[in-house]
Amino acid sequence: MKVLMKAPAKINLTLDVLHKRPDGYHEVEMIMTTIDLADRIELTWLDENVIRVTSQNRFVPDDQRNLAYQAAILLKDRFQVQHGVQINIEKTIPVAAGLAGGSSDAAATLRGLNRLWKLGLNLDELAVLGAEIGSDVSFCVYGGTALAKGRGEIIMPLPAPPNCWVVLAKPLIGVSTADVYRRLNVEHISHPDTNSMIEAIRRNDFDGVCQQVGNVLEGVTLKMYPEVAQIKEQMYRFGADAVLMSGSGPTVFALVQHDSRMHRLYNGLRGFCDQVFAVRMLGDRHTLD
Ligand SMILES: C[C@@](CO)(OP(=O)(O)O)[C@H](O)COP(=O)(O)OP(=O)(O)OC[C@H]1O[C@@H](n2ccc(N)nc2=O)[C@H](O)[C@@H]1O
Ligand SMILES: Nc1ncnc2c1ncn2[C@@H]1O[C@H](COP(=O)(O)OP(=O)(O)O)[C@@H](O)[C@H]1O
Repeated sequence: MKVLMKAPAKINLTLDVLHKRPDGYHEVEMIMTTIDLADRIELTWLDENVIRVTSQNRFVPDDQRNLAYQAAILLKDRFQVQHGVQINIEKTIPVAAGLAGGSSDAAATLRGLNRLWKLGLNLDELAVLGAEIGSDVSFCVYGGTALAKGRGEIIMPLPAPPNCWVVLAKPLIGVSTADVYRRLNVEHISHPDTNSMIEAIRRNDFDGVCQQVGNVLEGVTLKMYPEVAQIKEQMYRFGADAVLMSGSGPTVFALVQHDSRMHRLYNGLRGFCDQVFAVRMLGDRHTLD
């Protein structure tokens, strides 16, 4: 028996940090949306009581460090599942890029094993379990567009953002999320206006969305990797309507409405950037699976 799942990447349209918490995490407010750039997860039933992970991508761990493995072992232990699974990850989302690839693989594994192992859990229950794996996993369980609070695990659904292209460019570096949060000075933050972004999304106002994008982690990563700032400049030069780093980076995305501009950006960036994609947002949460 096999289950095939799509594990889409996310971008952060806003990312605000309110304060550092006693548990070491940061209290965040962020608006996230899934995009049509996805890994494929194939889950194959094994009678043997074992979890196996395979992937052709050399940056993806094939043991208990893999977030998809962690999702499987969590369900197996919690619900005393006596059989196993082979998890194959066909990786498209760049690794350690600020696009939540690993978190989305874990979320797709939770949703897929719920079916394969017939556990009968609903999405809310899977999202609560997901938070035990990582801060972004709960959002990825639902997909779509949402405001995330707490350390990222409190999810409030939002409607689809205005239709546009998302052009993504990732330089040839990987960024440690923990490192970026550690270097953030919470006393000196210029906060994005999360409520205005929510209003713009609700009005389906593309210009409003473009005006309100903001990410407080951007300054930290830009200081560590000046090439990220160069990509931002190039994107503006090629006619982007808005440009922002996603998550802790280093991926930068541009929002653009017109097809011709999208082609200009895509072709222009491919010349000097490791990985470039032009995709659509997936919209609201009803688009998953
Ligand atoms: C920055 C964001 C924005 O969406 O995404 P990415 O850049 O990773 O995609 C997230 O907050 C990342 O979420 P995720 O990657 O799941 O984080 P976790 O595995 O839970 O935590 C990794 C480390 O980041 C720090 N961390 C994470 C979340 C948070 N709210 N505060 C933190 O300080 C902690 O040091 C933690 O040990
Ligand atoms: N399924 C997975 N896919 C990618 N990376 C994974 C996965 N499982 C664990 N990892 C580890 O998680 C780290 C962060 O990866 P990823 O989720 O791609 O980035 P980000 O947190 O920036 O969105 C990587 O360094 C990688 O070693």
